[in-house]
Amino acid sequence: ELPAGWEKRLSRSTGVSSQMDEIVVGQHYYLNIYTKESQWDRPDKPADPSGNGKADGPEEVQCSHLLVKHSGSRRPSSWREENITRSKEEALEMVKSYREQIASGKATFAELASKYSDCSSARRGGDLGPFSRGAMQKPFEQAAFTLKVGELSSPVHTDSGIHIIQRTA
Ligand SMILES: N=C(N)NCCC[C@H](NC(=O)[C@@H]1CCC/C1=C/[C@H](COP(=O)(O)O)NC=O)C(N)=O
Repeated sequence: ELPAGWEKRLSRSTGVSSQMDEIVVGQHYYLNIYTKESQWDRPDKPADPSGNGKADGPEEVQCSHLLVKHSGSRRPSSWREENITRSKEEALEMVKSYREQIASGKATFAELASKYSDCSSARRGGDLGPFSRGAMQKPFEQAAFTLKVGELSSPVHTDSGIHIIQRTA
């Protein structure tokens, strides 16, 4: 008999959840029915209804980004440039240079994003406002929800192009 608040589940898919490393198909795991957090070990005490909440990181983050598009971008056009033809390699070099200028304090994130970002958020210094999981493309979301407040990401590739992300809240 399981302690109160737990359910025994059979893992059907592979993938990685934030509480468990690689999920192996056909393995039993235990689900906290209140917090939906999962674990491999059989629980020996009733499930904590509050849960630590930190298992999946924050519910919502706020980020600014500097996007450099390239010929392979899903929409190779922006307020800066009608028809963007630069190569992905060239875009990566530019993103690295911007990141270095920001990290070394030669320029602020907002200065460079407002001048060089191929996203309309350039007019707000790159600010995207607060967003929760499910709003942005997965690679961008994964990076954004892993950053600490104030931290600068390494170059992140999405279908939009190549981004530098700064978490602001
Ligand atoms: N919720 C907020 N604030 N806006 C909706 C964002 C929709 C979301 N957008 C993105 O994921 C790209 C990558 C990160 C930021 C972003 C901005 C894109 C980049 O430019 P594009 O490739 O579209 O031309 N411009 C606007 O959407 C998506 N699911 O497509």
